[in-house]
Amino acid sequence: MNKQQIITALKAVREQKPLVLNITNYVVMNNSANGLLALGASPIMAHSQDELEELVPLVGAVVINIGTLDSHWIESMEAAVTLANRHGKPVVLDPVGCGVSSLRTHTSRRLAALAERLIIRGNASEIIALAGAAANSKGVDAMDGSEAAVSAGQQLVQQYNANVVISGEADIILGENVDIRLTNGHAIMPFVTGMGCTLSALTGAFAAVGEMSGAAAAAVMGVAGEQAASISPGPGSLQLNLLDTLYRLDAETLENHLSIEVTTA
Ligand SMILES: Nc1ncnc2c1ncn2[C@@H]1O[C@H](COP(=O)(O)OP(=O)(O)O)[C@@H](O)[C@H]1O
Ligand SMILES: Cc1ncsc1CCOP(=O)(O)O
Ligand SMILES: [Mg+2]
Repeated sequence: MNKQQIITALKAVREQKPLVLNITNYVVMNNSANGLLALGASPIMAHSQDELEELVPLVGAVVINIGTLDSHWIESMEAAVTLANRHGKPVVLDPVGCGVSSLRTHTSRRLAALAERLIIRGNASEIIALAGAAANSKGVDAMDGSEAAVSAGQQLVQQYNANVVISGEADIILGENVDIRLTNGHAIMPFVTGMGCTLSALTGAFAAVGEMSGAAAAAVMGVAGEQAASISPGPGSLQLNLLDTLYRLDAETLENHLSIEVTTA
């Protein structure tokens, strides 16, 4: 995936406006839905098992975010992934807080094992914990740097036949034959809740148009986040400005600002 392919993928999202089903957490439902709309996609947030059988065939991708798990929701998440598999839909898994409780760790692993077309997007500590190594998380926040999660990420690529996006100061995208490093974004982004969850939701929009590496969403979020940060004195305005910069992001801005390094194996 290079700069031009990322620009083409963004154009495809805006043209196709894919419907993205999100089973996500109470904290970020609004951020994620607005992020998808600003990008040019259509969000639907739903978690009742009673409608998943009708919804999954209609959507381009399913995003599963375990941020505010409980047993009732786990059943819906498993049902959604099973339906996604049946209908050939991609799944994005955001293992929020993986490693912090056994509920989160075991559920993330079960969902990852179940999904057939999978992208895992987590911060470094979540990726390390998902792979079974010792992580330094603080609740849902990472205390590890992205590079420290690379070998865990590579393990997950093999174990779950998935692409893995490790977000943070650098976003590292790992796949079977690809290793991409993106260094956009801004250090103020972690001061707004739901930035990572929004990235996972956007990853669903790109997956729906066939971009299964995870790189395009990270690129768009990184450049839009950087642009938003440059006009935001603090987290409150950043949250709002991000929606505007996502909405206004164009090919020229990506061309001029995206910092991407691709290594193919
Ligand atoms: N120190 C940083 N510098 C630049 N961008 C960052 C930094 N930390 C996070 N980001 C960006 O914020 C977004 C969310 O990533 P992250 O904070 O790792 O996720 P999460 O909210 O799940 O912990 C990503 O686009 C990432 O690139
Ligand atoms: C604070 C919090 N608690 C449970 S889910 C959640 C939101 C996490 O969002 P993100 O990982 O995108 O910052
Ligand atoms: Mg997160």
